[in-house]
Formats: sequence, structure tokens, C-alpha cells
Amino acid sequence: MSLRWHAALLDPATPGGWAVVHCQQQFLFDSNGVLFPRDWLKRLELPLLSEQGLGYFDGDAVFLFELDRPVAVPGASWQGLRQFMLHNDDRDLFRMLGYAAQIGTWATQHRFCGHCGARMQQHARERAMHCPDCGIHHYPRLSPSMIVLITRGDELLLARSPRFAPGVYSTLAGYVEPGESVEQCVEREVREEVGVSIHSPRYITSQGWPFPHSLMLGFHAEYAAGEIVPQPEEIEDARWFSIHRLPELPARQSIARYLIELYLARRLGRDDPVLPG
Ligand SMILES: NC(=O)C1=CN([C@@H]2O[C@H](COP(=O)(O)OP(=O)(O)OC[C@H]3O[C@@H](n4cnc5c(N)ncnc54)[C@H](O)[C@@H]3O)[C@@H](O)[C@H]2O)C=CC1
Ligand SMILES: [Mg+2]
Ligand SMILES: [Zn+2]
Repeated sequence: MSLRWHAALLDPATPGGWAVVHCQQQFLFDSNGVLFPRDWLKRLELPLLSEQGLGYFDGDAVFLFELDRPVAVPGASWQGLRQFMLHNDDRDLFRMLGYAAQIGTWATQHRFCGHCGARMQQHARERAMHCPDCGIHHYPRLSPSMIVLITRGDELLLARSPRFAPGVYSTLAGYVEPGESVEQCVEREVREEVGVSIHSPRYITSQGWPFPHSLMLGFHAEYAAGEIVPQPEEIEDARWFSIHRLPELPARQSIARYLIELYLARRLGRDDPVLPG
């Protein structure tokens, strides 16, 4: 994996550097991209909720301006994080923006202490919000989620959520609940979402997924028994698809797509795919 982007705790009191401007999963961009000279941005008097020192991109310090609302800036426009992932092949840039979006959202949602209501402060030495009155720390929110490809020989079990783009079918996913192992989560979500049982779920790989704050833990499992019964509301349709007649699949940047392509490659004797970093 290349190292053009790496996160670091930079002090917002340090002058200069570059900044990205984020609000509600969107970033400001112009013909030069998403990085703006920070001192220039400061003069615009944007409705700033939080400023964070994010890390280094190509060796340059990068800060985040988290805004209260997506105000108009002359010569610039707003674009969603998902669009940057889908239409820009610069994975380092996407990793930086995914990190910025998660940090910005977390920082603004933790401005006040959930325990005593006092105003929280940024911790000086770690990425945490800290309550000066009762001492509580809040770290960036991260939700472990499992994602699993279920197969039966030449067939894949794929499903549609009502939130998907028309025609797209994907692997099953779901959030890990308190107290359960990821393997237990795999079994439970599969039972809830499609009603079948599986055997030998095997961990494959993981992917950070900033929509909105998931850590995807990818599995492969063999079908064991049962007829498909889609979970009302969550699953619009679920079917067995032959590896020779697949529906429209999820974005090539996703671990869902990777799990499918990996199985196809092994089954059809092709080279393994590469999961985008
Ligand atoms: N990178 C990839 O290839 C894919 C990633 N995903 C991601 O996996 C995650 C989980 O998948 P879903 O099927 O949506 O989960 P899910 O099957 O657990 O259901 C989602 C629902 O669970 C509830 N929920 C429970 N715990 C939650 C938490 N910690 N945060 C937010 N909502 C919670 C909410 O009501 C939400 O609508 C999502 O973030 C989704 O974006 C899903 C498919 C593919
Ligand atoms: Mg689900
Ligand atoms: Zn407190």
C-alpha cells in the first residue's frame, strides 16, 4: 500500500498547511482539487464547527474545516464522498477524505458531554474529545460489521436492500452487536436476512468503509440448509445466481465486490483480484 496519505495528530494552533472542507459527507472542491490553502480559507469566515489537524498528504500538513452548513464558496462546489470514491481513482485521496469525513462527523457530534452536558475539548495528545468536568473521553466512532458471501458450488446467494441502486445485488452485511463474536454475527445476520443456515464461515480480509463509520470484516461461507426467506423491510429480494449469469454487482471499490470476484477467480481459474486499499 502506498503512503501518500497518513493520519497524524496535528495541532490546529500551528499556522499554514492545506485544508479540506467537509459538511454532511460532502467536500468542497475546485479546479485544483479538494486541498485549499488553509490561511486563505480562514479569511472566508466559514461557519466552522470544528477544526482538526488530520495528517500528511504527499508530505504536506492537512487540516479539516468541519462546517455547520454547506455554504457557497465562489469558484468551488460540493461533492459527495461516494462520488469521490466512484469517479476518482486516487485511492490515497479517498482514504484521506474517508478519514476526514469520519473525524469531522464524530467531532461535531461530540461537542457536548453525553454524561454531564459540559462542552467537550479536543485532547492534546490523542484523537479524542475530552470532558473537562467529568473526565470522559470519546474516541472516533467505528462500527464493526460483517459482510459474507454465501456459495453453493457454482451459485452465489446475493440480495438487494431497498437502498441499493436499481438492479444491483450484493453480499449480506450487518453490524456486530454488543457481546457477540464476528462469527456469531455472521450466523445471526444470515439467519435474519435470508433465513438459511451456513457452515464454516471463514474470515477473508477487511476494509474501512466510511459510510458512515464501518469496519467491514469480510467472510466466505458455504450454504448448509434452508429455503431463502427475505427479511421484511431490510431485504427486497434475495436469490441464488449462477456464476455464469450474475446480476449487476456493487462498486468495484467495495469489499462486497472483492469477495464475489475472489470466488469467481478461484472457481474459474483466473488470477485473484486486488482489494482497493
Ligand atoms: N464495503 C462494502 O462492500 C459494503 C458495506 N456495507 C456497509 O455495512 C454496514 C452494515 O450493513 P447493513 O446491511 O446496513 O447493516 P444491518 O443489516 O445491521 O442493518 C442496518 C440497520 O441496523 C441498525 N443498526 C444497528 N447497529 C448500527 C450501528 N452501529 N450503526 C448504524 N446502524 C445500526 C440501523 O437501524 C440500520 O438501518 C453499513 O455501514 C453498510 O454501508 C454494506 C454492504 C457492502
Ligand atoms: Mg444488512
Ligand atoms: Zn462530562
